[in-house]
Amino acid sequence: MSQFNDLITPVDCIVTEDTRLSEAISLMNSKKWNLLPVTNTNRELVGVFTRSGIFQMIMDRKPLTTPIKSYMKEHVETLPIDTPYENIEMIVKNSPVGTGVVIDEHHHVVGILTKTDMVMSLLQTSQELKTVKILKRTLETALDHAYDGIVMIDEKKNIQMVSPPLLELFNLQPESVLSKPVMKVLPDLHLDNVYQSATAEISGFLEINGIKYIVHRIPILEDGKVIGAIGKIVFRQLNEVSELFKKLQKAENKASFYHQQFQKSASARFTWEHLFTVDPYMEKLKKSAAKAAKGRSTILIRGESGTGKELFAQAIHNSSARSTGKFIVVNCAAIPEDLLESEFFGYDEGAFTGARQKGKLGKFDLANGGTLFLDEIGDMSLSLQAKLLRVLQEREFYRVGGTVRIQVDVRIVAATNRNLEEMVKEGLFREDLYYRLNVISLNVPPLRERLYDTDHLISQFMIELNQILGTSITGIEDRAREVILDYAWPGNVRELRNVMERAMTFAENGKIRFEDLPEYMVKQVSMRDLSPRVSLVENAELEAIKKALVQVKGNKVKAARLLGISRSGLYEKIKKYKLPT
Ligand SMILES: Nc1ncnc2c1ncn2[C@@H]1O[C@H](COP(=O)(O)OP(=O)(O)OP(=O)(O)O)[C@@H](O)[C@H]1O
Repeated sequence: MSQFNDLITPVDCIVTEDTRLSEAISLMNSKKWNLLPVTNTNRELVGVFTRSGIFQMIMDRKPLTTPIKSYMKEHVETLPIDTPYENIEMIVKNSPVGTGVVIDEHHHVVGILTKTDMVMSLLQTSQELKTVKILKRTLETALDHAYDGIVMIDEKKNIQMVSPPLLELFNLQPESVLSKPVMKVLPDLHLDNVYQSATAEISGFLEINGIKYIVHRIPILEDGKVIGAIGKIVFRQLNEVSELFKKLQKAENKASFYHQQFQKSASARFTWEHLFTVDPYMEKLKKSAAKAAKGRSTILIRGESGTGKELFAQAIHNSSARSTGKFIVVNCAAIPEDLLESEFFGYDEGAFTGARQKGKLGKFDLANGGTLFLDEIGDMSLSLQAKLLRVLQEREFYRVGGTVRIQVDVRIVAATNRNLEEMVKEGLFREDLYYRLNVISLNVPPLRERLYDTDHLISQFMIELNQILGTSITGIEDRAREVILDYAWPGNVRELRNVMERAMTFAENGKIRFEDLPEYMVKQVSMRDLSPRVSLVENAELEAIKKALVQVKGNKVKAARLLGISRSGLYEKIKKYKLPT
C-alpha cells in the first residue's frame, strides 16, 4: 500500500519574497505547479505565490522584474510530513485549496501535495483494497474447503480465520472463536510458541481425548517480526499422506490388537464394563447375571447370534470366584462330531494309533477351577449330550481310551440361539440335560428390541475403534445415522460393530457418511419403506421419551412424571413410536 511520502512532489527550488515575477512565471510553467512555496532566509515557509498572484500582478501592470513579495499569500494550507496516510481522504474532502504545502517539524518545506495526487492515490488504494478483498475471499474459500483444521491468528494472538473441519473437530461455533484470543479458545495447540521462536514448528504431536493429532505451527513474518501465526492440525491421521500407508497402518494396528487379544484368549478379557448398554432391560439382565455369577449354578444364555452371549459368559467368569481360573470356550457347532469327545475329555497316551501318541488334555481338564463356556450347545449330538450330562451330574469323567476317573471343578456356562424347547419336543435335545443346563437362564434381547442401545453402541464403538484402527472419526452424518437406526440388524451387535469398522475405514472427513455404509443396508432400509417418517417435532418428542425412560431405567410412572405427561399419555406415545414396553 502507498505511503504518504510517495505522494508528495518534492520542492527543489528556492523562492523567496524577493523572487521576481518573471522567474516565478517560468518556474510555474516548467514545474507545472499551481503554487510556489515562499521561504525566508532560514528556509522556513512564510507564504505561497499562486497563479492568481501572477494574474493580479499583470492586471496591476507590474514590470516582470517586480519581486513577488506583496502578492504572496501568507495564509497557507500546510500538511505535516507525518500525516497518517489514513487521514488523506479527510484532507481531500475538507481542504479549501487544490494544493497543500508539506512541512517538517522545523517548518521547512518538504514538498507540495496536490488534490489530484491525493485522489489518484486513493483510487489506487481502493483498487488495492478490492484486490485484498478478493484475496481474502479466495483465502476464505480455500479455508472452507481445507481438509485439515486450520486456524489463523493475528499479531495480538486473536483468531482471524478458522476452517470448518477445525470447528467440527473441537465442536466449536464460529462466533465463539473469531476475534477471540487463541490461548483461550484453543490453548492445547500452543500456537503462542512461535511468537517467541519466530520459527515454524512442524509435526508436533498432540493428544486430545485420546486422539492423536499432528500440529504444524507456522509464524507469519514481516521484516523479521512475527505478525501472526497459522496452526494446521492434521487430524485425519496419516491417512491423508497416502491411502496405502493408511491401510497398512490400520492392518498393523489391527494385527497387533488381535495379537494381544489372542495372547489373552485363554482367559476372559471382557468384564461388565465392556458390555455397553443403556437399555433398561439389558441393565437388569446385567445385574441378574452379575448376581448369578457369584453362585455355582450352571447358566444358560439364550439369544440370537451376535447379541453378546459370549460377552456375558466372559463377564460372568470374571466377576465370579473362579476368575483366576481359566475361561475355556468350546464351540460345539464348529468341532467335527468325531473329535468333539476327545476335545471335551482329552485322551490318554496310546488311545489312538498315529503321530500323537502322547495323550492330550481335554477342555474339562483345562477349565478345572475355572469356567467352561459351551457355545452353540444346541448343535451337540445326542450321544455327546449324554456324556456331558454325566459329567454335570457326577463332576467326573474318563479320558477317551482311559480308565481313570478324573474329578473336576468346572462351572458350565452354555449358550445357544436355538429353540431348545422345540428341540426337546422333537427329540433332538435331551430333556434332562435341558433342565440341568437351564438352572439360571438369561435371555439376551436382539438389538432391534433394544432401541436405546444402537445410538449408545455407535458412540462406544467409535471410541474403541478409533484406538484400534488409528482413525479420528468423531461423528456420523444424519442420513447415515438414520439408516443405522432404521436397519433391522439381523446380525445384532456383531454386525453393528463390523459395519462401524468398515465405515470408519472408508470415512474421509472425520465423519461417517451415508456412502460409507454397505449397500445392502442402505437398500434394505429404503426398501422397507420406513414407517411414516416422523416430523422434527415428533422426533424431538421421541428423543425426550427415550431419554426419560433410560434415565429412570424404564419405570413408566417415573418417566411420565419426568416428562410432565400422564401415564396413559406415555403409554400412547410408546405405542405410537413402537418403543419396547
Ligand atoms: N453390549 C455389547 N457391548 C459391546 N460389545 C458387544 C456387545 N454385545 C456384543 N458385542 C460385540 O459383538 C460381537 C459379538 O458378541 P458375542 O460373540 O458375545 O455374541 P454371541 O451372542 O456370543 O454370538 P454367537 O451366537 O454368534 O456366538 C463381539 O465383538 C462383542 O464384543
